[in-house]
Amino acid sequence: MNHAFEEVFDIPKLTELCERYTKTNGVVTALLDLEGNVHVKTGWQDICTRFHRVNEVSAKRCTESDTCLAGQLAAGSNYNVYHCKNGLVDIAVPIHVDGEHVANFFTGQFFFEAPNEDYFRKQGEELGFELIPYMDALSRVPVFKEEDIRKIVEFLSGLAQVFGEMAKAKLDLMELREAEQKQFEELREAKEQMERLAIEDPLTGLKNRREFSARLESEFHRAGRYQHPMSLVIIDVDNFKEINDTHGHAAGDEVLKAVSRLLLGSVRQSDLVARIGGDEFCILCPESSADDVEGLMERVCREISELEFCVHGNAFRVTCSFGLAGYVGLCRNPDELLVCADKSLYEAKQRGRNCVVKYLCKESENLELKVLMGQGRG
Ligand SMILES: Nc1nc2c(ncn2[C@@H]2O[C@H](COP(=O)(O)OP(=O)(O)OP(=O)(O)O)[C@@H](O)[C@H]2O)c(=O)[nH]1
Repeated sequence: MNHAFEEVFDIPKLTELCERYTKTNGVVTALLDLEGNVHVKTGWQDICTRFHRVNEVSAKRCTESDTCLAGQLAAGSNYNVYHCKNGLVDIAVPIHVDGEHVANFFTGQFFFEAPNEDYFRKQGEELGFELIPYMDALSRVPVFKEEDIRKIVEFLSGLAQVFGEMAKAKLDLMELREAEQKQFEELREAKEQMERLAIEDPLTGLKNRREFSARLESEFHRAGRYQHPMSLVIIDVDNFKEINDTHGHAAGDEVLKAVSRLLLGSVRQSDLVARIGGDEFCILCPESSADDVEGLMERVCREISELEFCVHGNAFRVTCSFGLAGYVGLCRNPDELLVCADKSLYEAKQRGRNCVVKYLCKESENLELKVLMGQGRG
């Protein structure tokens, strides 16, 4: 069994059932797993609980008897009648769950005929028991006729079968629930992945163009409504085609991931970094004017140029061009702001790449471009 014994067997319910059985005929019961742990125990005789199972020597014999009794069941017997090493009779029947022998159901602690008192007196002396209470406990041990025991065994075998079937039903239910839970988890994970894929770029883990457009739209309107500043940066890897062609597509991917990490690690949590095209990224900075972010972008531009890549022993570096546009309320819609940032980016490329160009939307007709970091050739 792959489950804990108590999970599969309803111990409180079985105990209640066995207690009722013991009350009707005085027959004791015990349910033991194959490691010898007692899970149900009803009506046990004092001679066992107060004497034999307490004294070290006789307790050892009890364990040996339990093991021997169980051992024969493990070998395939339907039941086993055993004269225990402390002089009483025990009976055990196996419990199978789905064909697997998992436990034993015991009764016993009785005699088939009146006990030999001299034998028990001598045993009591040897073990150091107080003789009067020991012999008194012996006198309470029931004596059953073999014919009665046969009926008891039949009943117990039936009961053991019912226990096994109950456990199997519980096991099936648990397995069904586990399968359901697993399916539920898989569905939840698939749904989360779908939701992630809908808004994330799978290569870099950055937000994708769709998510970026939605956020730009809402931030644009918020900035307009409250007259707050907002900036947009478009970043494009310089000569990326050449990187792919020279070092391979996988190396190109590594460049994109490294640039993504650097961008993400450089901005505020409230900013949005997205991959909006093959080698094109966007950063949306709410509550920040272009003046606020230009210094940061210059630093990022430099840090990207300082990254070192190595493919098959060939080291190389990359640079990016940055087009920055600050929204001060003159753009009429998010697309106009994007166009402004794009124009800055174009200018950055024109000026030889690896630089940041800021676009100021002073008047929509009166454009002002400022080259912030001109390492380029233009
Ligand atoms: N490795 C890799 N390459 C990509 C991916 N998506 C697009 N590309 C490549 O990115 C390259 C982009 O190159 P271009 O748009 O021509 O521009 P560029 O070479 O960067 O030149 P400039 O922008 O002018 O500096 C193309 O060769 C695309 O095939 C991707 O996910 N992984």
